[in-house]
Amino acid sequence: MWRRSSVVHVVDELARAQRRERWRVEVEALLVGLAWAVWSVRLELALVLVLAVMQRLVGGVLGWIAVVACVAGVVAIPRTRRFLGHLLRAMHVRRAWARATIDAGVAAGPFRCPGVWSVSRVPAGDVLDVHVRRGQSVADLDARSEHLAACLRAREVRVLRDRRNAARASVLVIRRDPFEDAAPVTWPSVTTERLSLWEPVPLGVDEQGEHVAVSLVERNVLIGGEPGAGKSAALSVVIAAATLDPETRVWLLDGKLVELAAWAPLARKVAGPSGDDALALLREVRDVMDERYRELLAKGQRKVRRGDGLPLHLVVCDELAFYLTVPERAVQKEFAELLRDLVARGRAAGVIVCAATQKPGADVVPSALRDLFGFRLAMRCTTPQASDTILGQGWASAGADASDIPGAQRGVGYLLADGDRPVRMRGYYLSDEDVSAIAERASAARADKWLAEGVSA
Ligand SMILES: Nc1ncnc2c1ncn2[C@@H]1O[C@H](COP(=O)(O)OP(=O)(O)OP(=O)(O)O)[C@@H](O)[C@H]1O
Repeated sequence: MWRRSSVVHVVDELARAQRRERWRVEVEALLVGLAWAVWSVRLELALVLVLAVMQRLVGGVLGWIAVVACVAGVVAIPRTRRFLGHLLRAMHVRRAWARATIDAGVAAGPFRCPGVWSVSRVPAGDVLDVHVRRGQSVADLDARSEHLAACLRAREVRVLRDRRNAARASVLVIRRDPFEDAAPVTWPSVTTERLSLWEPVPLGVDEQGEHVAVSLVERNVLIGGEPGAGKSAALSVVIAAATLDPETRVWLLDGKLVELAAWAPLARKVAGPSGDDALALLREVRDVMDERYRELLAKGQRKVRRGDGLPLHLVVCDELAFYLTVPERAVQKEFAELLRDLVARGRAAGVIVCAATQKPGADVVPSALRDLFGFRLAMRCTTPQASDTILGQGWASAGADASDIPGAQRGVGYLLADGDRPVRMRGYYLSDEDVSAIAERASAARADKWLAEGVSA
């Protein structure tokens, strides 16, 4: 039988042990916090230390003069000022990131935050090269991106996993919309004499200020968006690249008659707002494609290759909806079949289809047809469903929603290339004068080529 005094003694001992443990945990947390605070200002401390050592070495008033001269020198020289400014800003972003990952529940505490290996400034905000720690995943980061954005006081945080390393991600902290009130960006090849459609075609700039270029060979492009979103302007850039390649044959279907009129003299054939003309054009391209397959068979090739003398064919359709909603059902049906055939079979034969629609609905672009387009550009749409009709089911809810694009931002859209995450970009713009100048140069290049072939024949 235990006496009362011994029970009280055991209880006191237990309470003391608990207090000691609590103390230990609190002191440990305090020390870790202090170490972390010092570590997070290591650059600033190092700079102060260097200046302090300099003052001590030189000594006295002269030492202080040396410190002031050193600081003034760094500030006065633009290169060093920029360099130091970048380092200090990067440290500030790192600190904010570390705090945000703890507060958002991604990291369990200091020294457990996903590491930031580099910080670069881009027009939209900052890009962080992040490496997650053991036990963490990039998917966790992505799942907490809303919380991270709130902690960082940013508009949005986008996490893009490195394809080759599951522990690494590129994190875009969006602080401003780089396309807001931005002037049109001229196509970089506007003054180029000649291009090759085998090379990637620059389409626009993304939020990080990087050029977005697409390699059109063996790809098809689908563009959707509400009227005035910038579809014809985007098509113009693609046509400009094709016409500047004298080897490429261009076929135009212009449901609005005037949109592509400037390019008409360079086209192999043009169909205006007439279902029958459109069918005749598509039938001709299909015959070219079938003939091309026979040529490839004879050569023992499975697809066209650069340098084998087989020209590429670019078929551009501005306003799919026009041809797919003509009153004659038979024309609608045949148009849909021919287009589907070209999109499905044309790639290996060097036939590239580039189609735009202002009515991104399942009746115009059924998902079976949409999925055949390697590149899909959703410009401003009226609903998230319309955006998904172009990009694919689920992208709007995953953040790539073209109905979020402000109405004033013409030429902005989400580009989905080869199944990656859609990239928000702004298309290059060609003014009417640019289009006329390019068309003139392209005509001259084609005439030169034609003459050269005539002379050598
Ligand atoms: N990339 C761009 N940069 C700047 N402005 C642009 C851009 N694209 C389009 N715009 C502006 O938006 C206007 C409408 O563009 P565009 O005609 O290409 O739209 P659309 O989607 O083809 O319209 P619709 O379906 O009615 O033909 C252009 O006249 C131009 O002023």
